Amino acid sequence: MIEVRGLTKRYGNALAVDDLSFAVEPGKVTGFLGPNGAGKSTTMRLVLGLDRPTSGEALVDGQPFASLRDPLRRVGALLDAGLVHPGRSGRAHLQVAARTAGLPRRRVDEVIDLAGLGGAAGRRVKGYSLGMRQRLGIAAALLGNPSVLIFDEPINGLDLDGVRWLRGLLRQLADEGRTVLLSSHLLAEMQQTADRLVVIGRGRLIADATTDEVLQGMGGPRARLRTPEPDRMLAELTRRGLTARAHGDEIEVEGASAEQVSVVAHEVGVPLHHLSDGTHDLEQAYLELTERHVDHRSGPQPSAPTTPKEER
Ligand SMILES: Nc1ncnc2c1ncn2[C@@H]1O[C@H](COP(=O)(O)OP(=O)(O)OP(=O)(O)O)[C@@H](O)[C@H]1O
Repeated sequence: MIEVRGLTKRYGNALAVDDLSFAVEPGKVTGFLGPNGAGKSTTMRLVLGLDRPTSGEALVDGQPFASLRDPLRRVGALLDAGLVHPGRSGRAHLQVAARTAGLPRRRVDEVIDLAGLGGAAGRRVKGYSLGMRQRLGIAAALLGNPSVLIFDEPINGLDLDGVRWLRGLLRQLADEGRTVLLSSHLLAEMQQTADRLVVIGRGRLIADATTDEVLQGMGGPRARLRTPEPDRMLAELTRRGLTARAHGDEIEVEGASAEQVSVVAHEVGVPLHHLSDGTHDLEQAYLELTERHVDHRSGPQPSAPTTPKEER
């Protein structure tokens, strides 16, 4: 369990984290979202005792990180996958980390397997792709078999296989009852991976709810349908005050559920070939949530979800 209470961090005149309070519960994957400069990394560093708060507190299992006994067995973190001695092999890096933390040697091979490093574990880290470095960082975070895991942008640099693997690993860690917090700007990925979302902007809390609640909170129900009489259906929906648009051979309806749309179709005798409840695009929800909380916006925002970079 991670608890952040009234957490504030000031760097000179800049307020990086501003009276932030939220809790990250065990057994769930919690996504930590926010625009660039929102304060996500600073918050994670404060939770990990790598920086001191100006005021407020960040607790892990009820204690500040600095007071934890055996912290590496309690908390595992991936902050910057670049911070590894380039001349060492992945295995050697993990062996040094295990020895320093007083962890058994066999644990190194276990986390190499868990992180899917395989044969790459014997190669020097300087030859690793960003995706392999991320896997190594995740392996290191898992070394102490901790109950709390904190990953800063773990998806960066992973190829599609890597993203799928990470999604499965995060789910497994949460299902084992661990507390899992990950930051990412890959919103479409969060939509699939996170059970809950903590969204911040300019250091302040914007949303703290289940992923479904964040999505549903943006504009109410939606439905999608296909019909051989699209013009008539569009007219009927619009006449009832609903926003309905054609996308190819599909019609998207805002403000009504699939059930409500089926009643309309039945009333006017329009046949439906497909009808489902629509989901909100997290990208859109996120942009709307954070719109008022961004310091700088550079040019038009992309409307398509960001896709992960290919592993080099
Ligand atoms: N050591 C520091 N000294 C001064 N300012 C800092 C320091 N660390 C962070 N900041 C500032 O605090 C704010 C929050 O930064 P932070 O890196 O926590 O945001 P973030 O949400 O992780 O952003 P990103 O997604 O870009 O990594 C930014 O304005 C940043 O410039």
